[in-house]
Amino acid sequence: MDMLIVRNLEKVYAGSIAYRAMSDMNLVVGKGEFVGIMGPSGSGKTTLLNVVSTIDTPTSGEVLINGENPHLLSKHDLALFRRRKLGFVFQDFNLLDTLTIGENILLPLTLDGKSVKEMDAKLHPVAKKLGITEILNKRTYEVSGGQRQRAAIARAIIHSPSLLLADEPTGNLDSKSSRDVMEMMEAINHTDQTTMLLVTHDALAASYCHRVVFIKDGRLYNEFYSGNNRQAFFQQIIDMLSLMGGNAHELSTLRVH
Ligand SMILES: Nc1ncnc2c1ncn2[C@@H]1O[C@H](COP(=O)(O)OP(=O)(O)OP(=O)(O)O)[C@@H](O)[C@H]1O
Repeated sequence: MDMLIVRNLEKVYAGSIAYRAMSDMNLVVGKGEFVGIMGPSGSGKTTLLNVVSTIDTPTSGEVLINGENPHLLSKHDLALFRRRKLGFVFQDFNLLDTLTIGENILLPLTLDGKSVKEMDAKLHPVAKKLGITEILNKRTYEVSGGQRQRAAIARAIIHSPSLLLADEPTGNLDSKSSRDVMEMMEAINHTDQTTMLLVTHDALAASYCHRVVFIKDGRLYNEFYSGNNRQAFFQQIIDMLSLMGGNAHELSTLRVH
């Protein structure tokens, strides 16, 4: 079954000079698939993620998530769709400092008016899965970056979303924490069959995906499927990135395996 279908997507940013950031984009992601999106800076990765996640609207083309086009929903229904069907993980964690880690994780359920009993029943298994049971009562500034990102992932999956969208989740982490976070995402994908879309510059992070799609100048450029050797997949990704060209900023984020 297809969880995400992107069909002939085009995005033109209006302005004094209109800019076509994405054209003729087609992508199908199966249920339970874990797909990475890579490409040079400015190639349109965030544009694609923002249109899929309904943060932005397409100029033309359509997005279907579990058979439904969220861009056709009313404002109210779209807010519910985002809250119930999508999970978001960002580079800078986006946790609220005034809440504890546990309260942050429960936020989607709190907003959805779930009972305390139901929330408690969900919090502990998800915290255990991410190895953060001990820090549930701490504040965000009392825990490490890796723990913050694991809390953000817990928050993104607590309502069992149809699609988990992650934008540079390892961008602010050291290599050990990045590895931990990616191993957890891989485990969640495997055990819960959560469909995941990951935008990243980090070849190590991308090597945890089943498939990596490369985009350039707002168009699909190539894609690779992972075999059963992550080291070889990592090398294949590095080779493709150097073939596509990048700047010093991107190369500095390539991690040594
Ligand atoms: N709101 C906007 N208005 C005008 N142009 C934009 C806007 N957002 C992005 N762009 C342009 O669209 C292109 C694609 O941007 P996008 O952020 O999708 O790239 P990216 O691949 O995510 O880049 P990076 O890896 O640097 O984050 C860039 O040339 C960018 O300058």
